[in-house]
Amino acid sequence: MQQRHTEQAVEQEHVNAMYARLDGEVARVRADLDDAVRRSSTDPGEAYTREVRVAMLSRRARTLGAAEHHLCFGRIDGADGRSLHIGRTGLSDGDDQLLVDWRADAARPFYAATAAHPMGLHRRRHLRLDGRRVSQVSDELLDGTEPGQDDVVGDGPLLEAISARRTGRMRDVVSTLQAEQDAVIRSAHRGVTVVEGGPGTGKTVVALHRAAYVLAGFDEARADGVLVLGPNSRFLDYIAEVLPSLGENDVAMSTADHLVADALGVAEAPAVGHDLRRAAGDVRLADEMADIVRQYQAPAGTLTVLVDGDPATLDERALAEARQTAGGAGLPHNQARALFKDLVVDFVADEVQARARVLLARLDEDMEVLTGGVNLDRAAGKDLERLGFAPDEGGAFGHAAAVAELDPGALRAELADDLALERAVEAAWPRLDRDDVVLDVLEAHPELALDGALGDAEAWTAAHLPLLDEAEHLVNGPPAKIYGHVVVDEAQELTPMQWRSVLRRCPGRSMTVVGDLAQAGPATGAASWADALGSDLAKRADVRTLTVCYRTTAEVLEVAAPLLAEIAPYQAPSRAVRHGDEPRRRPAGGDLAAAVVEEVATEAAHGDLVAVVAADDAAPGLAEALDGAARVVPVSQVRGLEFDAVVVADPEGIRHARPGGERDLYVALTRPTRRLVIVE
Ligand SMILES: Nc1ncnc2c1ncn2[C@@H]1O[C@H](COP(=O)(O)OP(=O)(O)OP(=O)(O)O)[C@@H](O)[C@H]1O
Repeated sequence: MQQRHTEQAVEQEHVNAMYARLDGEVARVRADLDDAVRRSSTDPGEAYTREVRVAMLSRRARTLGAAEHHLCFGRIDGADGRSLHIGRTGLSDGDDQLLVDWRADAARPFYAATAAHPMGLHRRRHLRLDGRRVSQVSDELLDGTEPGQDDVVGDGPLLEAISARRTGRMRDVVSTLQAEQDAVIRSAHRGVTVVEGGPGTGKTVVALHRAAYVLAGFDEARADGVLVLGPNSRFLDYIAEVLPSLGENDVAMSTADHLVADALGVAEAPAVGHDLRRAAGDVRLADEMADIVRQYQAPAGTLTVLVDGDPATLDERALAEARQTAGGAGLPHNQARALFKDLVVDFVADEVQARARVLLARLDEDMEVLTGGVNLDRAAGKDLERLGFAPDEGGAFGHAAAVAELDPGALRAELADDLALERAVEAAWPRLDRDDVVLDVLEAHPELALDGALGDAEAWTAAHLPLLDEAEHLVNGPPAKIYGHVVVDEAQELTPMQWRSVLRRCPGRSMTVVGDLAQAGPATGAASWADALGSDLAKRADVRTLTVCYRTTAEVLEVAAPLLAEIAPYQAPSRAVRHGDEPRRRPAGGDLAAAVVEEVATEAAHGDLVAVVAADDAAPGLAEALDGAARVVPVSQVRGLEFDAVVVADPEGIRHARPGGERDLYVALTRPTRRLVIVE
């Protein structure tokens, strides 16, 4: 005990020095920020520099603000006697490194060292702070040495963290990240990293800490920003505090639906059933849509423009050539149309000039006949030269000079504004609206239309968003807002068409994709990452598997194991690090609601965060019966969430409510951190 207190006092001194430095840093950054904000300039260069400086200082101020809470959480002591403190931000005092940012390379052994691979460490120490006070110190010795006088052997900060009561909001776990998680978080891989693993293995934890790591370490992520995608708003609420607590406030968070709806300005796209989602998520639609758009691009035939009453016609070959040039330039439809129109204008202008040449030659001949063989050009050569016309190679002015008077630039400009020409171009290569393209798709696929959706852009549903996005890309080009790194959580939930929307916004393909195919809902049914991401990307992806379950107890995992064997026989069950109460099963006895109310009352008496998980259509009735005594989560919304105690209402009902119901049930059973009750 005495030893513990001495160590605590030693650490308190270190921590005091860190906070003093932090306070100093906060004051300095604030002053610099005030100063930068005050310094306005009319010079655009200076104004830009100021803006960059303000953004940089604001970011630093936020990082420092977030670091206040639990500033330092660890220390590593090397076998060589040197030690480093690890925390939420780096702090130094002159040459003295008071604190190392958890993301720095030097901090890696804190997470990765094990007794088998101590990475040169003698000791790993965890510190717990209560405000600015060191309230606990616990040590692990890694080099096999016997605990010495200065060692306080740890009492398992990880176990403590994962056994703690849940609040309904996820917290960062930067102080207890485990080696297999840390390896993914700090991976230098710049392409797609896929992280798979069973329920509760920390995929979300890894995804969010990776976002923070990438922001600090990857230039492209800092420049273009990081986007985190989750399956629904409930989930985004649940994880909302993690990145800010790591000092990262600038990460965009969205769902795949909102991402597209916001980008396209589609106000409210109502949710729909999985059937429509799945049908509209079929990747073959992408090719069909490209074909639909191509059919609007100068189909075979000829194109005639009336110029001053005379037709100028692009014959089949000329039209095919224009179509190929415009369509082959890799431009979106509406931009390619502009190129197509330029080509038509060129063609017609050449035609007009050729006609003028013929006309003038004929005029010359007529004049020679009329003037008895006198060539007027030659006769008036001196005058013409004085007027600025140059003679041609033969010394004559002839029609070249006259045709030159038809200024080609002006002629083209005139043709470009010509209504008849515009009409002919519009008929051959009409300007397209993304809605038009989707309406064409729906015409070919009546199963994709909702009642009243056809012809009514107001009636687009969430399922149609990826189609609208695809159409927008085909007709107007790539999205304006892209990201340097995209993190996709519950990635098994995205349909192939949704993946296309996501990839479009991450042209650098720097992504962290986390999910569990065994938990896939009925809208996607992806059986492999190649199904989801496309085989090219999946082939190049760095796939990691997390194996340890930090959420549920071994007893709960055991209840879910037969379902896992049924759904994903190829997947090894995760290993739980904790034991707990045996899950309870009880019959509903004819009144499901009454039985659930009773079980919730029993569970709530433990002071736990309790949730009831039920089939979607049973949830509202149960919520009414419970009258606020516990939250009721429809099973389609429960992916990624967790609660201390979970009452699963009517597992058979969940199993049969929708296709793939056994996966829903598997998700429901793996939500509790402590206790599971099944009301059958
Ligand atoms: N290293 C860790 N230290 C402390 N807690 C952890 C750690 N790893 C995971 N946890 C906790 O375990 C729980 C499950 O983690 P998480 O939600 O990331 O799992 P998941 O794999 O995403 O689960 P699911 O597949 O169900 O979405 C969370 O409460 C998380 O905080």
